[in-house]
Amino acid sequence: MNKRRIEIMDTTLRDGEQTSGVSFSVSEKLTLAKLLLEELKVDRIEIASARVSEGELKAVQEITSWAAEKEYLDRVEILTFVDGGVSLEWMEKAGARVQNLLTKGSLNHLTHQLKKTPEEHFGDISKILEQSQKRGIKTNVYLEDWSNGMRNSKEYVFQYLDFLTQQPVERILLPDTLGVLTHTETSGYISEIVQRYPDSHFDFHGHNDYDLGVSNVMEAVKAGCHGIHLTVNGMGERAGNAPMASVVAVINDFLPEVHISVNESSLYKVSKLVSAFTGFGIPANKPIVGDNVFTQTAGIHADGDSKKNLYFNDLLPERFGRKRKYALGKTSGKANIQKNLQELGLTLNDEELKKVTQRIIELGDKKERVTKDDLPYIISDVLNSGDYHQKVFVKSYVLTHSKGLKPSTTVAVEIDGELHEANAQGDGQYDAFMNALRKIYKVKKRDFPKLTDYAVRIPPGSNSDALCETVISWDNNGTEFITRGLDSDQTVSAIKATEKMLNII
Ligand SMILES: CC(C)C(=O)C(=O)O
Repeated sequence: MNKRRIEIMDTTLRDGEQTSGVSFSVSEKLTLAKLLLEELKVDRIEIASARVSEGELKAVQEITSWAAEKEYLDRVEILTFVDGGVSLEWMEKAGARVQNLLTKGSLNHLTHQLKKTPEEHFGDISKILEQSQKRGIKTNVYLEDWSNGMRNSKEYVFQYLDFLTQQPVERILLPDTLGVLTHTETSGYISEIVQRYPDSHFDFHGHNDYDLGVSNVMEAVKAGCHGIHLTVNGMGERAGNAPMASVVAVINDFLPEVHISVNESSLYKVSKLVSAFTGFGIPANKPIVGDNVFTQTAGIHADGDSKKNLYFNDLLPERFGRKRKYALGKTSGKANIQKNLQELGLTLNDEELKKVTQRIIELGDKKERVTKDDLPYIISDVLNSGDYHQKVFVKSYVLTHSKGLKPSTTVAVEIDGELHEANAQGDGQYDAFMNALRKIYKVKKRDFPKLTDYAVRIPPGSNSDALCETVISWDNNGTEFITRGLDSDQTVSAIKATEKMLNII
């Protein structure tokens, strides 16, 4: 089949940065620009608004000088304004070559915000387009509030499009600025426009205020638009933009006539990195990239998966560089436990499995979270069988914290029966503890995993307000795992989680 190609424009670095409380540093913007274009393989990126700040100028300069070397400059876009050419000067200073010019797509915005007539607005735009051409800057044009324009001032929108489609413009960008469209409206408006102007290129830019971002993008694509705007993790103003990962999966699975260049297997990695840079957490149930979305919790699902993959759908985790997991908790049952035991290479007889299941149910009732890596401890505790031999013990430690001096630690650790001691300083008590451990592992020439995430919480409703849970994510030469520690002291709970890690590697 000859597939229709749709351009993907990622605007995480511009509209995504308009998420309240989010700001990327220069080096974060450069890292993400490289990842988006070269690894995720989106077609274009919108990286900044003109005139925002000195920091923004620096970020754009770094990205454009890298993009120039790679011959990607035509794929790097800047939001500019109808401001008599000030944005254009900024763009030139920043080394950028493609502007996305923000103009008015509804009579309401034009009349009440710019207080201009359509003719005056078109006149201002013509002047900008003329200047852009002289400076060698390519132009795409946004029709801000276009969706409300189509609802309430269609005549204006078509008057504007009649003018714009005759101008030196590469693409016309149609935003549902306030995220108000339904999928039927999106479909109707886009098909009307692409039929009326068959020689022009139209992008759809969807927002998610009614949680319809993904379905509206899908309808826009079906109706014939040529490009779509997305952000990683659906970041953006208010409820955000249409999220990259979900839209890519929807297009690949439900629109076989469409081709996009995005590399599915990088979606999760990029999502994690954006979350780390922004501190904007990914909801655990967010499709494709959320922590829980490939985890089966109900025992009946794990049982069905073992029989004939009965609970699989086309969203196989491996497509996105992820793995299916089987949760352990009060609803998980024996089948889930068996799946986790298999992964750990452990076997239990029926009686043992029953006892371990019972303990996991009890822990679930107390709202305690149990992970695969907790299983050996639970087994050893419940069965007291000696099957599980703890090989590393944190025997003793001194943690100091004093005003004006760096925190320091002395640690004694027993590894395979041998006692090792080290001391170290750090930025905090736990950091000092980890530095001391690293010294021991270096002397022993043993691998020491990288800590990739550290989260502390008070387990809710556990009747243990004094308890603190630390959940640490580790990466051991590409193998990722999580350990937990529970204690009334936060540092001690982290040390307990770390001792578990030492027994897993
Ligand atoms: C700034 C504009 C282009 C925008 O993001 C929107 O209208 O949604």
